[in-house]
Amino acid sequence: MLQYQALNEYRAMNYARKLRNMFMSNAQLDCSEIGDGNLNLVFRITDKSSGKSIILKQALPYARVVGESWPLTLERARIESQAYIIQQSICPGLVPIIYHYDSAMALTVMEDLSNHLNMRKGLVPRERYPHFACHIGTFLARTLYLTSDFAWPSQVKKEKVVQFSNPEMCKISENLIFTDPYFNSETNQFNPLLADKVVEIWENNQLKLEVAKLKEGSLTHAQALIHGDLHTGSIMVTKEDTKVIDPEFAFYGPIGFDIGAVIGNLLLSFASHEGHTPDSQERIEYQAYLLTMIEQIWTYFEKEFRDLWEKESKERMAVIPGYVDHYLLQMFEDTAGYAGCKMIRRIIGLSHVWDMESISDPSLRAKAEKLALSIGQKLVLERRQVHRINDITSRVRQIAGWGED
Ligand SMILES: Nc1ncnc2c1ncn2[C@@H]1O[C@H](COP(=O)(O)OP(=O)(O)O)[C@@H](O)[C@H]1O
Ligand SMILES: CSC[C@H]1O[C@H](OP(=O)(O)O)[C@H](O)[C@@H]1O
Repeated sequence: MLQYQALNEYRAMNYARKLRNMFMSNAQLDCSEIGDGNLNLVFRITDKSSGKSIILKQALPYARVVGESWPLTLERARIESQAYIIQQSICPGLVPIIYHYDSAMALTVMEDLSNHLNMRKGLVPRERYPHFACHIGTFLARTLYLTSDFAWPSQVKKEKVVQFSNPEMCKISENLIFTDPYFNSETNQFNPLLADKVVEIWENNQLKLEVAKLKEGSLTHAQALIHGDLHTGSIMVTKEDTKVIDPEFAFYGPIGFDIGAVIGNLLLSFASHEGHTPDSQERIEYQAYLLTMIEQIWTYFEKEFRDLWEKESKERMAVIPGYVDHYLLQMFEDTAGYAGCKMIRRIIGLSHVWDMESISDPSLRAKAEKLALSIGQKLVLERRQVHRINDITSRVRQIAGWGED
């Protein structure tokens, strides 16, 4: 078996040439490294003669963005490829096709989605995605329901919990989402114009208590095989199509963690437009569009989840009247809480988002970031008072000064 070796463009091309059933022997291959994430290498290999292309994603034994001083398990490549395969079987068409996984090289070969755009990049110039709410609502409901105790026999589900035990990657999230932003931690990076707001958060024991409870949920509540990092940078889109990528943080965790990631990141986009286009009708229209999208996502999710519960449940107790409503309500509270945590971490902690970073004027950026912090805190603190998706969006409108309560 081949020993692990980090690829460069030349080696990636040679690797691709040797893959069975991928390229013809006379292929004219070209390769470029296109990764823009924090952790891994992503190579695009194209055959100039046929136009065929593939993606090779390889884990490095350290975090790409920091370097060798932050060693990181190669196991994440196994988790990613196995999570992709389950998602593919549950949601065909909503993830890239996986062609090959090489455990020694910590490498996955997959469908090239270069005709798609990373969604986070599309949200900055106010692009609209008419099918996104339906696609992601479906993805969430199907991946989360169909890997839960309701769909798999409990012994099978418990084996999956072991298969997707992902301690090193979970530890990153535990630190970066739920811990470091709430202390004066070395990893934090924030706009100096936010210093007063950040200190207020560090001193807010009520907020920190609620974040501690949400952290405990992510440590212990093994409801479903969650994506684990479902931000808008983990979604590739066209006007017609949606593909979810990058499930290397997958583990058995709370369902609301994934739904909260999607909603929290759309709300980060909402807040960012306060800084991109401070005084314009287009800005308000786009922000309103994002709130409608969030409402539609939950609506699609809930409908599909209830359908699956009714038609696919293997758990006998699922038929007990009131159980599905109870389950969805608890999941909804979690969703609000995790959305809030994900917003706060991207403003105070390590690893910021392009939505905000692309605002070049620091004071305009601070305005947008403060709005994100306010929304995030409200979602964490008031998650038990929100029962319907409009309870979230109306709070956002009110914080943004749109005159609702
Ligand atoms: N299947 C794919 N097709 C085309 N581009 C991809 C594909 N997978 C990843 N990419 C590109 O590489 C970038 C980083 O990929 P990602 O899986 O998020 O890496 P990381 O794990 O380092 O965050 C994505 O933002 C996207 O631009
Ligand atoms: C140094 S890890 C920080 C951050 O990076 C991951 O994101 P991505 O893989 O999409 O680049 C994840 O969100 C981690 O929390």
